[in-house]
Parts: sequence; C-alpha cells; structure tokens
Amino acid sequence: MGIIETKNLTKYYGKSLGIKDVNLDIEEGEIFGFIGPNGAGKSTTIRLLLNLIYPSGGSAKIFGKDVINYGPEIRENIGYLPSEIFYYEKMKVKDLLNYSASFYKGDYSNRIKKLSSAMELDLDRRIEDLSYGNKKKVGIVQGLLHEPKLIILDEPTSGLDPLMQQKFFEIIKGENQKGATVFFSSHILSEVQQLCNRVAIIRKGSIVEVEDIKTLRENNYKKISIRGQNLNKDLFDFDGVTKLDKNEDEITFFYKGDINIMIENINRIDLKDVMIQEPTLEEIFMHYYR
Ligand SMILES: Nc1ncnc2c1ncn2[C@@H]1O[C@H](COP(=O)(O)OP(=O)(O)OP(=O)(O)O)[C@@H](O)[C@H]1O
Repeated sequence: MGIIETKNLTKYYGKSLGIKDVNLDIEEGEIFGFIGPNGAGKSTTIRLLLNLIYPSGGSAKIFGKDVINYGPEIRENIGYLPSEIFYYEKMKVKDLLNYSASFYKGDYSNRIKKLSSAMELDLDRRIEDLSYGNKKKVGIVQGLLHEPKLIILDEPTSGLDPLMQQKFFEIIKGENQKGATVFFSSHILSEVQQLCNRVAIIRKGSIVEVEDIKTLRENNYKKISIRGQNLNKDLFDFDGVTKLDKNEDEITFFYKGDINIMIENINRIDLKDVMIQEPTLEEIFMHYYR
C-alpha cells in the first residue's frame, strides 16, 4: 500500500516558491530519505503532509487518505519529530511524556520507560535542566511513544552526539522492522546513506531524482584515483570525466561511461596503484548542485 502519495504538490508563500510539482510515492515498510540543502523545500513538504499548511496546488494522501480531509485521523498514526522543539520548561520529562501519551488511546507507560531507557533519558528531570541533546531525546520519545505507522523525521540528529545518533538509528531501524514506514529528511548525506533504502533529492523546490540508494551509487559515477610515475593529466581529459585533479604522483577524477575505455587509458600508464570506488552519496550529491 502507498503510505505517502503526493501529486504535483505545490506551495507558494505569497510570491515566493516553497515547492513545485512534488510527486512522491512511498510504500509501506520503506525508510525513505529526503535530501536537499537548506531552503530546498523539505520542511515545506513535511508541513503540507501534516496539514499544518495548505497547498497552493496538487494533493497529498497518507495511508490512502487525503491529508486535508482526514488530517486528525491520519496524525493519530504519525510520529513526527520536528527540527526545532519547544516545551513547557517547568514540566518534568515524565509528566510531559505522560501528557503527550494521553492524546492517544491505550497505555503507553511501559513504552515510555523502554524508549527513555534506550535513549538514556532521565524521566525525573525538569525540561529546563536538560541540555539541547537531551531535549532532543524527549522529542524522539514523544514522537515514537504511540507506536506510529509512519515516522516523519525532520533533521532528527542535530544536537545528538555520535553514540546517541547510532542508538537513535537502531531505534528507528527497530521500529521499521516492526512495520513502521519512515520518512527521513536531512541534509546530512552520510546518515541518509546509512539508514535509507530509497532517496529523493530535492533542489529549489523540485525533485531532481528518486532512486534506490544502491542504484544511485552503482549506476552513476565511479571515483577513480591513479598513482604512478610521470602522470599526465591530459590522458584523462575526455568525455565522461569530471573533477579531474592532479597532485604529486596521483590523479583523481569521477567517471561515468564505458569502463573498458577507461581501463585502456589506465593501461597506458606505468601504474603504482589504482582505485575504482563507488562515490559517496555526498559526492553524487555534489554533482547535482555544481
Ligand atoms: N513561512 C514562509 N514564508 C515565506 N517563505 C518561506 C516560508 N517558509 C519557507 N519559505 C521558503 O520556502 C523555501 C523552502 O523552504 P523550506 O524551509 O521548506 O526548506 P528546507 O529544505 O526545509 O530548508 P531548511 O533545512 O533550511 O529548513 C525557501 O526558499 C524558504 O525561504
């Protein structure tokens, strides 16, 4: 079943563009990455999905239902972690979380305890006494406590130290294995690469690519570095080669094209070493934003 489906979803803020003709089709069980630089339209898309703002055009469905007509019903099954969180500073963590849980049917006290202990969050502290990272953890527990079918994360890891970040990813993977679909917006590509199976790249309000992480890495550019004697950079200045660079005894570049042609050229050199690698998502990303 399609969990998130958008058709030509468009938002203008007055005259200024938020997003234009965004088409997404996210299936149940996916961990879907949504990446783009600041101002690309990630938060606008999420706010539209949550029906916090209205579109200027197009439509969006979650769980097969229109987000405008079924907003409250849909949100019951969504766990949302916003990029910025604001709380009643005087409240204790456990009171805030119990209050959040009271909006849902069912008893989530055990779930709160389990998640908090996994995140090493002290339930007895007051919000005002928490560091930024710990406040973030409160948001994570709050977003996940009702076992949502869809988890929407907007730049979730800012402020978490690397160990906590890893813990957080494990929790998200665990929820995914239990059946939750995850929509993960980020501009940190390495984390998208670590967690997601498919990714959409958004740029200036439009989707420029939707691709499997694996395909994106395999079908695109190879990252090649060659070490040898008397290297001549011009030998590799041909079609399909970009970012050609030389320092001392090493030439590096990206290549998209027939690998046989490349090997022929490499063969002409007195080689010390050659490395042909998949570029990181970050490097692929650079290609779209050059
Ligand atoms: N309330 C608003 N009024 C006017 N323009 C807005 C508003 N909110 C967003 N925009 C514009 O819409 C575009 C998309 O912004 P959006 O916040 O969705 O991007 P983003 O990818 O989430 O970036 P960031 O990571 O910085 O939040 C930007 O050009 C932004 O300036």
